[in-house]
Amino acid sequence: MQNTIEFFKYQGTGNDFVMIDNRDLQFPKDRAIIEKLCDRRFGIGADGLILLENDDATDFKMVYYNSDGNESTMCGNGGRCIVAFAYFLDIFEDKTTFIAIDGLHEAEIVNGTVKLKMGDVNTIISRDENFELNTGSPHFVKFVNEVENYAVYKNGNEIRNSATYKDEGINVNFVEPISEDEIFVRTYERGVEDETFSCGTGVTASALVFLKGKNKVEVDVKVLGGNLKVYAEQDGDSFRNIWLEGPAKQVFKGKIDL
Ligand SMILES: N[C@@H](CCC[C@H](N)C(=O)O)C(=O)O
Repeated sequence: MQNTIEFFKYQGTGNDFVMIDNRDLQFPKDRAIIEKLCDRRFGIGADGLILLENDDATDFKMVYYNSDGNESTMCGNGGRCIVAFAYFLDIFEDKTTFIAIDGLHEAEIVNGTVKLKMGDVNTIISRDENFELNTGSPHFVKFVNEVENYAVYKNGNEIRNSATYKDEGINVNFVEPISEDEIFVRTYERGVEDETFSCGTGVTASALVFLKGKNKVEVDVKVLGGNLKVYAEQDGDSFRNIWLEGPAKQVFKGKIDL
């Protein structure tokens, strides 16, 4: 029997997601189906797929899959998009809390932009002149010159598939400070296995490395798909009260046969 589902498409600074209201738990969590829905030629096309489900203790639960069809760790832009989706579904009015794979998140919608509280970060590992940290997903951060012209796919793919990271995978961020208050970040994403237009946990990781040791609590972040802002308080290598802010929009909705 053919199974037709309703879906919504969201994007947050060009990081795009198929969004499904799965409060009735009817969506088949099958790797091949999810990969096909995310395929840009044979499906809807997206960097990932997100299910909104019920949760006993918070407003909703976020379940995130990369475009390769595998369930993955936290997605910052996806988190901002599911907040916009929950608002669209009338699940909350101005502030919300939800549960994701990395724990509890708070969020609010301010003048149309979504502010998402990320988990605390207590460790930044230095690897030669590069950095590794987990902002809900694992990230490698490398500062480069002329990031606009940088070979992100080639170098990101090489680092992600190096012996250290091959099995678990890692997201690779190339970062250039463009002023005292702004960085430009380009990211090669694990599970998409390509550069995306924006990666929220990657932007957060890059911002924390940039802010480390500076007497600053916020940084503007330029990505290929637009602009984000990260706020954080620091104490040595520990960061808390971390917020990721930026646009999250519904692009279209439709029905598709699985
Ligand atoms: N696009 C994301 C990150 C999604 C998870 C990542 N691909 C992984 O598997 O770690 C974001 O906005 O944070």
